[in-house]
Amino acid sequence: MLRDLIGVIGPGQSGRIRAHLLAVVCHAVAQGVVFILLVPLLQALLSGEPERALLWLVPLAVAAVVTGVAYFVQALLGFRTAVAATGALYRRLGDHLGDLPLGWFASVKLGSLTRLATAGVGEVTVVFAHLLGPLVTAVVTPMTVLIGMVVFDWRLAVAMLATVPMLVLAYRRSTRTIAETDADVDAAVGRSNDQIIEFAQRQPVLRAFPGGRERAALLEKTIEAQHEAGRRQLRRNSLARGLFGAAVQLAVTFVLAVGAFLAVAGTADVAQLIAVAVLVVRFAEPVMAMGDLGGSLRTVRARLDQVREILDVDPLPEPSAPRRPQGNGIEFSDVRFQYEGAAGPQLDGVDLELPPNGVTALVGPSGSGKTTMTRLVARFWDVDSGAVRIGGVDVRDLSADDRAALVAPVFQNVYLFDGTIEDNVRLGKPDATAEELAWAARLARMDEILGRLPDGWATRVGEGGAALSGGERQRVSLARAILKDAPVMVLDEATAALDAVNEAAVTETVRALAGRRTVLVIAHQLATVMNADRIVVLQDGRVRESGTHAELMALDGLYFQFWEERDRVRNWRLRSAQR
Ligand SMILES: Nc1ncnc2c1ncn2[C@@H]1O[C@H](COP(=O)(O)OP(=O)(O)OP(=O)(O)O)[C@@H](O)[C@H]1O
Repeated sequence: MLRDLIGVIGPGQSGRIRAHLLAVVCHAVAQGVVFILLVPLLQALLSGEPERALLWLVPLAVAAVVTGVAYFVQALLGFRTAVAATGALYRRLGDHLGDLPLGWFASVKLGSLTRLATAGVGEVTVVFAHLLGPLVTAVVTPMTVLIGMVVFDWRLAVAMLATVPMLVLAYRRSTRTIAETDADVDAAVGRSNDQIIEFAQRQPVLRAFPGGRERAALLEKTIEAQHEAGRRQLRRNSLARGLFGAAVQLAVTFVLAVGAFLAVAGTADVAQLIAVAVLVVRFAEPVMAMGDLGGSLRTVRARLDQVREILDVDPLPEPSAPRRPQGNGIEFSDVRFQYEGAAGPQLDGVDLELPPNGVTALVGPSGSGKTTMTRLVARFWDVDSGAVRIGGVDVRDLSADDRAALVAPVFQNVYLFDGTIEDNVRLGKPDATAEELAWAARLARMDEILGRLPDGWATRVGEGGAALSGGERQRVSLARAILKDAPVMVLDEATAALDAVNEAAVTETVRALAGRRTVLVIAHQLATVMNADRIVVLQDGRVRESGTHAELMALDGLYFQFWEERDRVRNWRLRSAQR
């Protein structure tokens, strides 16, 4: 387990951990020696030989001082190791999460990840502060006592040894029960966390629909199930610890009975027997502690496995010799891609070439793979076959920094960080000047928002941008992307929440920006689509048509139908409004 711990925390801490382990073992052996030295001391006292007792007092005092010093050193090293290991594990987990494919985060349960990345790390590294010392003591001290016992009375040592299998069995049984119930509680807490987060975040939906009550009842049920798991844990763990305690008492009774038998039979000295009885009781103390520790240790093991599960997720492989992009054209070359667990491919041989600069609009029915295409440009996932290239270079051959610098995305679900509007826009370019900020704000039609809000740039947006309207959030995220000034812009329904006037203005902005940027835009607004330099029609994960608006209309195909349908709906809306 220690090897696994070092494996998870990283080799940087292995020296510190080994030093701690050495101090712990020294303390446990020294404590065992103190217990052993009690035997000749008590024996001398009980036999009325105070001078001999005094003689034994000296080594006993030395051993006691060594035990005390070793205890202090191991405790100090334990806390230091725990603090260093916690920091190292947080860093390792953080770095790893930063390298994972963006798509991985879509499938992970937020509550469970939060619990693991916060409390979970502490539950692993607590080993050094509170568990390793008592655990090693619980094994090494009784072993030292056992070896010492051979010197005083080998028959009692054999009796002690005979109890070991029973103790091991009882220990295994009890820790298995504790681990099972702890795992149940852990799973129940994870489920509650996930549902509480969902319940808090989705209140508007839950309150608006009758099914919301069912979700609330489900949450209540989950919390009740967590309480029940907690109650079961209390009952079963107490029973398991009781069972192990009884086994230890049985072992002590057995050894004392053997000693009493030997004394009655006249083959053991009574004074020695009393001294040995004290030793046996002390032998039992650390063993008893093992019952409690075993359960905690299994919990650590479970948490360790969960941390390792995350660390085992492969980050997207980074190229050993990254290549620099030559320009900002985008190319999809026979791209096939399927989400994990999906029944069929979402992109099924997409071939598409977008020359540098200009606006390309992706259109197609819902679920045809438009968003998936934009995400592959940002390398959320790697393609199953084929390649996505920017500036002639496969996105897999670009360094992470180059890739990040190349693409400015605005995705459907805009997320703003809890901070001010300025903090959020500055993410696009942290060292932007006031003029650059004002430029981006003007192009994203954000200046109107800033003029309206009393705190302007310093307005706090709330968690996820909850204090702003959908259209305001979209314009802040657009300004962020514009400020980044990247050669490729990917806009996935980035103007869907804007009113007609702002939408038209932003469409104009996008057109202007496309003079020296390649813009890939998914939009349902006719004006945006119509004015694009080229339009690509996607259906069932394949490119069906591509060309300008005029060319595609002349084709009388899918795009024509799409247009007709839109026109019909628009006219219908206009007529409804006139009535
Ligand atoms: N993370 C995911 N895991 C599994 N399947 C997914 C995932 N994301 C999308 N899909 C599926 O992939 C298909 C393509 O989705 P995509 O979002 O690319 O479509 P779209 O054309 O952008 O649709 P829309 O216009 O409705 O946004 C859909 O059938 C969708 O259900």
